[in-house]
Amino acid sequence: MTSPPRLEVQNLTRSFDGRSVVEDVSFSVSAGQVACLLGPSGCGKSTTLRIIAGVDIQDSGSIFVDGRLVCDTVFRVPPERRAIGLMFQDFALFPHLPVSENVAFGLKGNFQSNRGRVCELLERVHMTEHLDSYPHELSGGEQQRVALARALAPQPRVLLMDEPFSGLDERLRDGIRDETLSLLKEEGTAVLLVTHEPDEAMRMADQILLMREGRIMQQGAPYNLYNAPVDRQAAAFFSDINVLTGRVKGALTATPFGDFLTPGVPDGTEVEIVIRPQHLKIDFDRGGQGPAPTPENGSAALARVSRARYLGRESLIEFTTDEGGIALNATVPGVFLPPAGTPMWLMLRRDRVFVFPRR
Ligand SMILES: Nc1ncnc2c1ncn2[C@@H]1O[C@H](COP(=O)(O)OP(=O)(O)OP(=O)(O)O)[C@@H](O)[C@H]1O
Repeated sequence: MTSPPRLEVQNLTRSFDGRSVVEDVSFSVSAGQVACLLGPSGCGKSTTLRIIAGVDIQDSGSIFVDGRLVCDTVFRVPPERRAIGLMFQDFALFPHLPVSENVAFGLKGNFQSNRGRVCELLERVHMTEHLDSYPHELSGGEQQRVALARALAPQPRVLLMDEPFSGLDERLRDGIRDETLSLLKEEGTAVLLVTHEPDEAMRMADQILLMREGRIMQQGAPYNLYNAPVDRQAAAFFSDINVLTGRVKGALTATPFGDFLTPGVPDGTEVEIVIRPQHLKIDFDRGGQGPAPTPENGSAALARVSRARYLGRESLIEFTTDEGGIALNATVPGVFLPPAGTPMWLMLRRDRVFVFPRR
């Protein structure tokens, strides 16, 4: 028999003053899995988290931990008995307690009886030498580690993390994210992490829950969200995008880059053809002659450089096509800074193009 998910959320809804903030949200998180609730500010991520934690109450819907109901509209297990741990962006360490007692805080029994678990966790977050320090004596990164150890100490079945890295210096963040992820995986906790940063979700998540205006628009592995977005906005959430528009005729949409297949879309429908800047192919102009069309890249269109900028790891080149005056951005690794006005041929990698009916 397969075991139930560690956390299961079914059809959660919540309104404030008649305004729907969480709408029919359902998902599950398994043991050892990190799920990231990702979305723009105000889309309802923290409200969802607070309901699961038990500090806010849903209007409808149910929450299960290990297959056991912890909360619906008539039944409610109090927050402290849900086996759910919490970690917030301000870390909320107790300023009057040393590191060791902060970590021991949520454990049953006295400090001596918990010493083993506290020391083990502090060793794993590389904070053993700060056992007797107070929070104000620690850096932001060190406080984050203590907060993580404290949240994991009681071995919660589920750990909820609300923007846990946002208070940290950007240079430290990647390292701390990676360390945190390793520890979470070792502990095997089911983690629900709230973030508005797509890079963070891509880096941390086994499963991304992309939220917009209270709803989960798409859920799946980071690869799927990046490479098979459900709509233009989902595509745009993960990177800059280029958008071409066209109208369907006979299941095809004609563009300066050749025809795009739009099967099942009725004639006359306006569609958006979306491609990320790194998926344009650029070729030099050889006396007005462009590369031959290929099945992989379609037809080439002649364009002029409007502007080129060096961004560090890559260069961003802005183009305008001769036919149709379409503005397109391309990125290429390293330094590539053609002067404004340079004619070049552009192609769109067909396997990286998304076509959506325009809304
Ligand atoms: N107690 C409350 N009373 C009234 N409105 C609320 C309350 N809590 C949240 N809201 C509103 O609900 C919406 C969603 O808030 P929520 O904090 O869940 O968003 P979020 O996606 O976590 O955003 P952020 O990333 O900025 O924290 C917001 O418009 C917010 O103002």
